[in-house]
Amino acid sequence: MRDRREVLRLEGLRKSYNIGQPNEVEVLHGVDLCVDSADFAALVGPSGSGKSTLLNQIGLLDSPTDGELYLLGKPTREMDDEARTALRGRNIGFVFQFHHLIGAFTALENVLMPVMVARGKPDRETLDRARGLLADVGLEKYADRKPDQLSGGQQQRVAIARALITRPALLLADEPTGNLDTKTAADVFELLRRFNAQFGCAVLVVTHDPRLADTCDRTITLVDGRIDGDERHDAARADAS
Ligand SMILES: Nc1ncnc2c1ncn2[C@@H]1O[C@H](COP(=O)(O)OP(=O)(O)OP(=O)(O)O)[C@@H](O)[C@H]1O
Repeated sequence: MRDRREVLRLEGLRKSYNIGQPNEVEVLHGVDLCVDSADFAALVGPSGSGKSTLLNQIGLLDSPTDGELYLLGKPTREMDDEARTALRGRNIGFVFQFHHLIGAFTALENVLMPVMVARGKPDRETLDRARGLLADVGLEKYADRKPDQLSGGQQQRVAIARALITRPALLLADEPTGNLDTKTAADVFELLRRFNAQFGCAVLVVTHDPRLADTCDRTITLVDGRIDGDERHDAARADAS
């Protein structure tokens, strides 16, 4: 079995939104969760159950009202924006339903974006890594194409390569296949799985598609802002490896 190290731990995580004084609505009601580096997990639940809110917390895009979130063992709740942004940039990759590629940039430049934002001009090693990732997602011949010269599935593969350029410990994907046909969606999931195994990068993916959720090793179910189920179904695969 592969090594497992803790990537993420949530303890009693709560999130409320202020919807105009004095109304405060609590969306996450004390979530406890551990994710480790070998996890390839689906986050499922009915519409409005808090999946995106939870993903925003985990992605350090927003801060909790109460509780604690540890990323790679570091408590994050008291961090200021600068520290939070730096920790996020180094350790978390994002893939969204709509890929948010930059239209004026080529596929290769899009993949390089997170590094350029953090450190400016990429060095040779980073360039090689970006080309390698494009090859990994089957797009080595498309490095110089702009997003509008690529299909939806190809654009999403560029977005996955972009999310991995910083070698994140955690890859978060919010409905990454919501916009794709069944076959392309399955291919995207297969890619996520491959990177999970290849880089030891924990993957947490929100999906409404039960068939895709079934292909994950773990299914975390959120109902009304609480974890309602957390099942591992990777025993067969782990025994086989
Ligand atoms: N900024 C906000 N202010 C107030 N309420 C919010 C805010 N963001 C989300 N909510 C509420 O929090 C609840 C959970 O929303 P969230 O988007 O996290 O659910 P979800 O499970 O991702 O839903 P879906 O599957 O439909 O995308 C909803 O009732 C929503 O109205």
